[in-house]
Amino acid sequence: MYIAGRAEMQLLDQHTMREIGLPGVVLMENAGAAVIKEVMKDFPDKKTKIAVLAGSGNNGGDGFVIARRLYDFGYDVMLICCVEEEAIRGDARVHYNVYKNRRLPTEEVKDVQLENAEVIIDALLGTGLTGEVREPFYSLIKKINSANKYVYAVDIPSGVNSNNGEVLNTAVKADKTVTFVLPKKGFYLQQGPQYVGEVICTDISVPPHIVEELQLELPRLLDVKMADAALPKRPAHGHKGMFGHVLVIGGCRQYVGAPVYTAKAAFHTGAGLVTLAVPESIYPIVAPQSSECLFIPLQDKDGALSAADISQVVDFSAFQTVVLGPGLGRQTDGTSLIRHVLDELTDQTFVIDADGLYFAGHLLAELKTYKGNVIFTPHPGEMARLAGLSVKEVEENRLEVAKQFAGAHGIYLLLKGHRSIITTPSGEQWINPFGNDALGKGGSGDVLTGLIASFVSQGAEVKDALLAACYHHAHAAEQLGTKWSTYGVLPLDIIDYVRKTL
Ligand SMILES: NC(=O)C1=CN([C@@H]2O[C@H](COP(=O)(O)OP(=O)(O)OC[C@H]3O[C@@H](n4cnc5c(N)ncnc54)[C@H](OP(=O)(O)O)[C@@H]3O)[C@@H](O)[C@H]2O)[C@@H](O)CC1
Ligand SMILES: [K+]
Repeated sequence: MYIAGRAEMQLLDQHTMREIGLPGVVLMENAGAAVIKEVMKDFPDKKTKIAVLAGSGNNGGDGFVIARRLYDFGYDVMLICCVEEEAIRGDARVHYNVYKNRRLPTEEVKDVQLENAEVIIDALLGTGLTGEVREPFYSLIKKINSANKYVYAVDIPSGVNSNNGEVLNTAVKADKTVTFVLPKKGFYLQQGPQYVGEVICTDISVPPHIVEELQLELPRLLDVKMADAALPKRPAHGHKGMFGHVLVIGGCRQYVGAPVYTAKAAFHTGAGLVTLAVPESIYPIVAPQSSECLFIPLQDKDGALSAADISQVVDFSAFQTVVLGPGLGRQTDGTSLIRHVLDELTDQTFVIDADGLYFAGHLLAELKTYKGNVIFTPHPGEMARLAGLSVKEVEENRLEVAKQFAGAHGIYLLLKGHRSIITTPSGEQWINPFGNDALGKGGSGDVLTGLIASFVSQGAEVKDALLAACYHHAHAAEQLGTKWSTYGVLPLDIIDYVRKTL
């Protein structure tokens, strides 16, 4: 499913109204009906007291439809029209008039008593929000949030910017957001995820094919179906040679676990063979932890990899995927190391992670001309360094920064963080809506890199490997977080869950 911002939503709505001829008031009626369908499913008892707060724009228009329809179904409704009558215009005014013509009651803003309601419906501000939330909405949002009731947001929680998830001064904290046509980008960016609650995307008769017709280049939301389709298939007659050989280069005296997590994640999710190339001084520690792997102990300077002998000791033609970076540390001459590896590679997929990314920034031109696929997996700090931006600038423009960087340097980019973003060199993007704080722990990223390498080695296209890896990694965290708690899930638990549920 695509996700859209304000301008794209306007294009879709306008196209439906002007080119197809379906009036805006019909779309609004459908939008209201979609919300009440959800409310009636969740609260079938007609005695439920429901407060609907409506603003002056089309989001408020949806609110008038919702209040009227809920009355007709017999609910105990309180409509609070939060603006002067004269401020309500266009399609919203039509539905306001319909409501008034039915002689249905409204309450004054100054009399708002949300304590009496069991359910609150927020139809104050939608995709038309600009700038900081102004009065009277600011105070109303504070009241909604402190009322401690079940809250539905209509289309988007009021106060959340639909383009980038920014919350400038306040926003409604929704339990459920019933959104129209497409989920909004802001649900998955910046503060947005903290406000939207469960997202239900509904049809209001805007035909979905308009996205293609208007050639809108929208990011997509990663879903289970996509992840299933992306997982490499395994022929029953397959042997280890068919499932690829992953090489993991990394580790140092300080980080002995990271390369092990990557290697185990790759091997335990289907790679035919995994080789670990680590500094020889940590080899005796690493080997017993990962006896399922093959090993190449590499020359070592003070516990960190030395670049000098890698071309002599490693036969790179044996590998389908080369991962460089987990646990590498910064004591090594990483730039020379990457250069030596690049000299040896022909068209293998090259995954650069963790401190590998610290050094890769010096070699972007060389990496761009490399024949095989290159994958970068930065967290926001690493992305900021690579792109020459601050972390704040990256976080405020995650989609744009990722697209620009991946396109400019011809790489596949997985920008990690809460709601990670996958970007191809040609600019296709997916947001992963799954995952939780169980992944906020050292080693999680190393596991994810191992999954990516595993799926590439088993024959998946790079973008599919990224989709499948991100989904399974995040899904495991959600499932284990529910089964145990998000406090105690370890990287090895994630590997174990994924390996049993692929
Ligand atoms: N036909 C369609 O297109 C359909 C659209 N649909 C619905 O319409 C929604 C988009 O509607 P929209 O474009 O009218 O904007 P909306 O979100 O109601 O806000 C505009 C109002 O808010 C005000 N305002 C703005 N910023 C503010 C602030 N910071 N603080 C305070 N006030 C602020 C602004 O005031 P102004 O700036 O003009 O003074 C204006 O009055 C969309 O989310 C969906 O729910 C559905 O019905 C399906 C069909
Ligand atoms: K809203």
